[in-house]
Amino acid sequence: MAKRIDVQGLTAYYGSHKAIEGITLQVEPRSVTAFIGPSGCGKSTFLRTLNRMHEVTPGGRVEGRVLLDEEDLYGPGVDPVSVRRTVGMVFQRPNPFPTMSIYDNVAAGLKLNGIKYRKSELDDIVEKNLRGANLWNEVKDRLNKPGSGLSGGQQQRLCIARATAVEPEVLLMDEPCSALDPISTLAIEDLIDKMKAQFTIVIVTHNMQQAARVSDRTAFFNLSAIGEPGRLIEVDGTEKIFSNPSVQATEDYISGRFG
Ligand SMILES: Nc1ncnc2c1ncn2[C@@H]1O[C@H](COP(=O)(O)OP(=O)(O)OP(=O)(O)O)[C@@H](O)[C@H]1O
Repeated sequence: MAKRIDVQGLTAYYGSHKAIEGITLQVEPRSVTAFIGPSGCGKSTFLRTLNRMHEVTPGGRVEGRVLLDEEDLYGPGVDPVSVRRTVGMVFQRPNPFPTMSIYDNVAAGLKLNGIKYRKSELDDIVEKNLRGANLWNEVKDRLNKPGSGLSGGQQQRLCIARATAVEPEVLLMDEPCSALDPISTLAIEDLIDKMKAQFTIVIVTHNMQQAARVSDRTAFFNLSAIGEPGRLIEVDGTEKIFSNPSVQATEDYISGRFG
């Protein structure tokens, strides 16, 4: 079940450095939202606050609230590990477990859950998620070969299958195509379009065309000067942001005048 994200007044720090400030933003279930903005404005930091990955960095802390439907992810007693299972993440560089087989990569998260699956159940889950990641036909005859033997684009789709296998409600993607060639990039974009029927998706991208192609809504972040915290400047329907944004800085950024 995809869930709604409701961020209220979020500020994030690295030690004493305030990286982002006062972000309030909603993301509807079963939609794709793109985060765009110049380097250093805090897109990745903000993304990582949405599944409590930010606090893994020494000195990383937040103020404010992130509600998933009604539940505050930073509420007392909430287990960050279970948050990360509910809100999955795909990183910039494909990072399959290198010594594990393709099959075991997809099943890895399920094994960590501590539930005992029958072999036939695991087989079904692995197949379903590899199909869901548009990878099944390419790997079905070599499921026991290492994941590291796949191309970069295939490895990224394997990581997506691994992330979806634990049935998250939200999928966060941090520049998932930046290490990929154009054909693999299109394959991932097609996949994002298909997956939004099932998940709430947030994607950080430096590629304006990609944001325009894959997202329903786009959020533009900016910072007033180096060292100042990043802020959300505006969020709106992607067509509106790219054709008629409300704020001049958004217009300047998308038309390539800075960043
Ligand atoms: N591990 C860290 N420790 C200290 N400061 C950090 C760390 N990671 C990021 N920052 C700082 O936080 C701010 C936001 O960085 P972040 O990587 O979130 O920006 P970004 O918009 O994703 O940038 P890019 O587009 O270049 O990936 C920057 O000032 C950055 O230097």
